[in-house]
Amino acid sequence: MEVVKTIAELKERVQKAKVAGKTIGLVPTMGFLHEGHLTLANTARQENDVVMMSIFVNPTQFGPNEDFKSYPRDLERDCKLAKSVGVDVLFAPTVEEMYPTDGGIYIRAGRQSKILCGASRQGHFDGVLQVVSKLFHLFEPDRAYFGQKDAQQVAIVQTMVRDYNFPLEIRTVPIVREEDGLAKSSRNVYLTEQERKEAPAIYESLQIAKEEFLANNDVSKAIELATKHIETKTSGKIDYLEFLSYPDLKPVADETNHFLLATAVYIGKTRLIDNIIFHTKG
Ligand SMILES: Nc1ncnc2c1ncn2[C@@H]1O[C@H](COP(=O)(O)OP(=O)(O)OP(=O)(O)O)[C@@H](O)[C@H]1O
Ligand SMILES: CC(C)(CO)[C@@H](O)C(=O)[O-]
Ligand code: BAL
Repeated sequence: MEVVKTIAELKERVQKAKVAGKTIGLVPTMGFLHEGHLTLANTARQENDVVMMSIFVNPTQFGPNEDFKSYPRDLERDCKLAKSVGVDVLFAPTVEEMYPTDGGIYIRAGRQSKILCGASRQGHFDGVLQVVSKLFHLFEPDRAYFGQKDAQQVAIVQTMVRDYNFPLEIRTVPIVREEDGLAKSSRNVYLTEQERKEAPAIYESLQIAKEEFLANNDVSKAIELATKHIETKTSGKIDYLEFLSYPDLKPVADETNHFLLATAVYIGKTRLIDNIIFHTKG
């Protein structure tokens, strides 16, 4: 595996792959790799000739009071893990390499970015689209891999790719969980022992809501039961807990048959997200 830190070095690797007629699978990450990321890389490995991963904690998607500075980082460990799953090229740029100037030109995410995580993380998805579009230009991938854990991110990136004709395919991978159901996340390291014990209640609450909804088709009741579960089982604070249509992220209507049930919960100071996506009739 080659580790490159500059755009010039990366472009060389990309050109080499293109000239050889090889397909490129891109796995964008913020590092501190876990099994979720490795599943993305494994899937990319199966579907492409060359697998490239980016590790970049992107400052433009963090709000002023968020955890950009404290976000966990361990490039040495990440390199070993990425190598172990067959990543060919790892791109780990500095902030200055990615954003040498503030050109004053930004991408603005649309309607899908105003709700769920976008409501409490103002400007977050603008920053995500800024870096993702840049990564797409740099890597020229045939396929790019995203986790369904960030379901809203997937929906918004898919909209950008479609509306702005990026010549690549977005591939998604289901949520990888701990044995007790907690979705794997780099931010799980922030949890205290007690908070870690409480955190599986997040996924349990989503399952309760899904079952209630499938049994009685009653969104309010489903949300009520899930909320109660989180409130009794954790000391956490719910940021949102919502049913929407997926991937368009609109309120559930009679004709909706593809659902996103998504939540963000503060367990102590740590904001964790999780979701379930499911189909009904049709
Ligand atoms: N548990 C998981 N299962 C599947 N994909 C995941 C999982 N966790 C993260 N991903 C995906 O990995 C990619 C990189 O995510 P990121 O580096 O932000 O990791 P993370 O663990 O989600 O971190 P965070 O603590 O910011 O939530 C994203 O496409 C994300 O959806
Ligand atoms: C896609 C991404 C790597 C962009 O910084 C990030 O939002 C993430 O890790 O999901
Ligand atoms: N996986 C989403 C990246 C973030 O929380 O900023």
